[in-house]
Amino acid sequence: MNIIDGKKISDAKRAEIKERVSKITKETGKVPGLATILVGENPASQVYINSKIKACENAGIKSFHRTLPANSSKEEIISLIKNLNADSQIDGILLQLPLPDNSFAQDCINAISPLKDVDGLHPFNAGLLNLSKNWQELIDKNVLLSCTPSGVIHLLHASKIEIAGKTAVVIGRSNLVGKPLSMMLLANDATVIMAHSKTKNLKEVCKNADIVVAAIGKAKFVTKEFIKDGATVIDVGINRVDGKLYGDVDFESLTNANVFVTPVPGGVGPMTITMLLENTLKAFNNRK
Ligand SMILES: NC(=O)C1=CN([C@@H]2O[C@H](COP(=O)(O)OP(=O)(O)OC[C@H]3O[C@@H](n4cnc5c(N)ncnc54)[C@H](OP(=O)(O)O)[C@@H]3O)[C@@H](O)[C@H]2O)C=CC1
Ligand SMILES: Nc1nc(=O)c2c([nH]1)NC[C@@H]1CN(c3ccc(C(=O)N[C@@H](CCC(=O)O)C(=O)O)cc3)C=[N+]21
Repeated sequence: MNIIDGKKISDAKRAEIKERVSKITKETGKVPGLATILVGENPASQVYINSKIKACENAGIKSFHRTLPANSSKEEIISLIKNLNADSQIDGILLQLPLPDNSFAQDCINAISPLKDVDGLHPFNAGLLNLSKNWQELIDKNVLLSCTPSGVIHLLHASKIEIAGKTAVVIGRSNLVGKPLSMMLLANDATVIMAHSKTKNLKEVCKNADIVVAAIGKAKFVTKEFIKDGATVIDVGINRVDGKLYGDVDFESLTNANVFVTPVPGGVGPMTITMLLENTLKAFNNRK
């Protein structure tokens, strides 16, 4: 097993971002700003938000944290978002998901200015991803891309894993991870299969793939039997069982296999936060 060290790759990227922020601040006197919104008191969300705020501070990005009570209405959340849209100090807005009432999450996201949508979840940015012809175009146009999927692409590029012409199976089709990641792999010229809970013969489907991404939310779901010799396995899953963190991949089962694999923790998670910093810089530059 070859481990893809997400922490190391992420640290290198954060150092580069920090340099760019410092240069911007020196040249313009301005500091890129990220607003985070937490509705309610979900303990996992609080942990993620704190990591994001800390990463911002380390990179020289100013963070503005806003909290709302768990019973906030859609209108109250949107009203806060509109204030942040109008605040010139704020380049990016991140609404932590899931909301206590997640049924109006997309309506709230739609209220975020597409120029400040550092999660890449606004229909405008999701649309630009869908309309893209290739990856380079997305980079050249500074499109705000969903952080976890773009973090996965960064891990593959940094590890020199070939994507073009390869078969990639993405398990999971959420708007946050599976769907945008499938589009990004497609933009990188992979042959993409989007798998989900209704997929038949999932094991066999995965067994043919050069790249398997697990974004399901079920601890140790993907075992050695899903993976062909020489394949790359990307584990997006974050599952807390009895206080311990597990991915969607049964990491131990792959110990003696000829594969590349991302660990949990220390794989995709740190990259997600790094891409949020990257998007905040992109948003700053796009708004100039
Ligand atoms: N590392 C990171 O930075 C991040 C990690 N995560 C983690 O990634 C995981 C996925 O997150 P997210 O996409 O938001 O989750 P969702 O719950 O929104 O989506 C899960 C997807 O998995 C599919 N699925 C569920 N059960 C099966 C099954 N038995 N076989 C095949 N497919 C199945 C579902 O299919 P269907 O659509 O048919 O219901 C759905 O598309 C979670 O563990 C989450 O915590 C999420 C975001 C960031
Ligand atoms: N609007 C929105 N955007 C998100 O990007 C978003 C979200 N909502 N809701 C929840 C998911 C989850 N998520 C993670 C971020 C970092 C780690 C991370 O840093 N994980 C560490 C471990 C952290 C720990 O120990 O708990 C690691 O994998 O090494 C994990 C998961 C972002 N999400």
